[in-house]
Amino acid sequence: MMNYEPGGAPTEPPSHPPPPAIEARGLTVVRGDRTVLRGLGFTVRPGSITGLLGPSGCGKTTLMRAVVGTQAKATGDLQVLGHPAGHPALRPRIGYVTQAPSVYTDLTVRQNLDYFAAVLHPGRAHRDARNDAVTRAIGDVDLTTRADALAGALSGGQRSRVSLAAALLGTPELLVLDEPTVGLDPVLRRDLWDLFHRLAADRGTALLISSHVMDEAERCHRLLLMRDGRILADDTPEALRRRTRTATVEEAFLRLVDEAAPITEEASR
Ligand SMILES: Nc1ncnc2c1ncn2[C@@H]1O[C@H](COP(=O)(O)OP(=O)(O)OP(=O)(O)O)[C@@H](O)[C@H]1O
Repeated sequence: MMNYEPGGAPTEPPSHPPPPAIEARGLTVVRGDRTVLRGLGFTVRPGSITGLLGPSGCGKTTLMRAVVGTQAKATGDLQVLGHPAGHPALRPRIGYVTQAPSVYTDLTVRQNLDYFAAVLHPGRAHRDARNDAVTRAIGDVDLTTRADALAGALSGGQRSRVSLAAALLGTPELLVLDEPTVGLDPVLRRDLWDLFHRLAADRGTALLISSHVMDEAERCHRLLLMRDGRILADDTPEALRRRTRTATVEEAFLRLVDEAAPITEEASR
């Protein structure tokens, strides 16, 4: 079958369309004596922003850890950029930013990023490319004027942005961000969401972003609403609001929670 551009010449579909950024089928994770993720199935497309929302403890971080390959006791099928999650080939292709910023407080912003860039692309031959990547990443997160400040002298929100810049260094195809906007003021939150949209649109990056902030959900292309280790809904914000006849994603989420059968402590083991 051929694709037709409106008013243009027919174009052949690419012979090898890119695989989904993430494809989960029956993903189950046990932590301690608890089943924390319960047979999840979902797909994340390249160039899209997927919001992962749900109450504290519902399994968002566990799901992200499974995607980046750091979660033990994950069963089912979890493919990432065409490889099983955790495959060594995925390391340079995924950026992961945890809730706790991982930066060296006794180095400047630029020194931190120089260090991470050297780990990613060691050797003198890559020095110019490394410098360019560091300068670009610092600009991406709007820290150019603080590039020579010690990371220990930055605010919490600025330190989180250094972590994000480190994740952007390798131009990852998949960015997994655990609550990246916590502690940021509204202007910075808006600027970061603009950056996320630019990364998706211009670089084709897939982003999986967890958040507690429901108004951020409206900025995502798709939403995974989670509760008690299950996916309550996997849809666009607009479709969710329409389906639940609500005005906001927050109301849609509360309606879906009310409709869902409660999971007893006994059944959760
Ligand atoms: N190291 C651990 N050992 C056993 N259980 C754990 C461990 N870490 C987390 N859990 C449990 O796994 C469940 C999911 O935790 P997870 O951190 O994935 O939730 P979350 O949705 O990311 O929460 P938050 O929004 O508060 O970060 C919780 O019930 C938690 O108690």
